[in-house]
Amino acid sequence: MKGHGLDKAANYTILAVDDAKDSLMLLEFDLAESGYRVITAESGELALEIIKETDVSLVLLDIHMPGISGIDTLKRMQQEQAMQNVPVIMLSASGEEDAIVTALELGADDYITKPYIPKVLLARINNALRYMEKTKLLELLAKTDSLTGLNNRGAFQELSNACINQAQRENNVISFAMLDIDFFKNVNDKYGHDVGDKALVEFAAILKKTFRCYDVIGRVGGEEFAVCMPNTTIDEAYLACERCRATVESRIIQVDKDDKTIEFNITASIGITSSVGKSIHYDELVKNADSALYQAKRNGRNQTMLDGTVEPSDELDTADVMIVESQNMEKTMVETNSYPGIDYQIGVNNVLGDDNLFQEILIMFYQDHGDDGRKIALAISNGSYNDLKNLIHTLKGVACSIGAMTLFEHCKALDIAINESNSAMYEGLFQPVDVALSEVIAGIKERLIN
Ligand SMILES: Nc1nc2c(ncn2[C@@H]2O[C@H](COP(=O)(O)OP(=O)(O)OP(=O)(O)O)[C@@H](O)[C@H]2O)c(=O)[nH]1
Repeated sequence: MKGHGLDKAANYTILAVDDAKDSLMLLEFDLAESGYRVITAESGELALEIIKETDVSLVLLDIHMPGISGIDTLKRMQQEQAMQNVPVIMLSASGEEDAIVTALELGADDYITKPYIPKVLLARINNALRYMEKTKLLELLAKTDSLTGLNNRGAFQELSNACINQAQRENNVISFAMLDIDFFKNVNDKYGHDVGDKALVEFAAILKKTFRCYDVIGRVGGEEFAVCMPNTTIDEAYLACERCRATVESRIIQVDKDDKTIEFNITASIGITSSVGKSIHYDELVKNADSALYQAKRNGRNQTMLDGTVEPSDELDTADVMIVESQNMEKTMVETNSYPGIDYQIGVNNVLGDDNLFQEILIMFYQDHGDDGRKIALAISNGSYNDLKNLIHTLKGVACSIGAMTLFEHCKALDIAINESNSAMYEGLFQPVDVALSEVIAGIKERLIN
């Protein structure tokens, strides 16, 4: 088996299905002699039970059997989650050409005519297993962030969605955290991108150690990570995140470069949200955790903040817990101080409730960013990647700090596309940014400038 990309034969379990006992014994003998673990079944019905209970690596399936035929067994196997990626090789007596074609069209991987030649049978089994290993590896690579080994953005969303659905079905609590390394650009600028990469790897390792094995961890952006924590209350999530943050802060990262050892440390800001027993979507959890994260950044970084829509229990030392004021809190101030596209409460909370200061900031926003729509459009049409990146990144940060959350979300989507160099998306993602920005600018103009 060596040199063929396959593990030891003993690591593979082959299920041989044939109603003829003598054929089955012969198969069992030939396969076991080559080192495979073998399970036999004398009917399709039995085979279908076995695959539900046992990890099978490959199935050898006779076409012509009384009871459920090989073809029907194949169809039913393909509906089983456990059979995804498990190759099925049909065993057929000569003269069953139509059945062979049907089986291949239905997704069987290969067929072998009986009486078979043992050497050929083994070669085809090895081929099918090798192909399966490659497929599994490719699937893993497609879901993994190559730098850190964590789930990439797509896989993280997929796994989180499964947790969210289960939490809803079982009426369980689920918590969700967004984590972002502080001033990471400085690390790259000061020590180089390769050193920055090492810091990302170290950060990912801390995440893997801090959170439980059934928490879902992902790298969802350049220096942005997320953790989905099933069956975890907001208190527990807060404590886990704080543990993680403290570990990050105290870890001295050492990197050997150009004959010397560079030593530095990083910090991270974290936003957490939670949901229990209600219908909630992945996007909503991300949005809530993200706005808590941006508040943590605004508040000075290197801290964990809770989203204002959740409440910690009395047992948690709330003196130490920073909570973003609820976005759902009393709206009286919003009514008297409403600015289109701006959640006044969020914005004013960012300046500790100082209305006058907040209005001054809105005027500055109007002056500094009123023309951003035109500048961004120009940067897109000119392909000025750096200008575009800077404009959107800054606008995203400022939008969050003044409570322009819709504008913030649209900027974030475009920011992600820019970081992924997904230029085909720029135009489409810019449109909602432009609309949201125009609304905010027009509102400020109407209330404070005219
Ligand atoms: N080394 C390295 N850097 C990356 C990677 N992905 C993104 N970055 C860098 O991460 C930095 C993110 O910087 P910003 O988004 O400006 O944020 P920041 O400097 O962390 O500041 P705050 O988030 O506001 O605290 C940029 O310099 C990116 O180039 C990566 O895979 N490797």
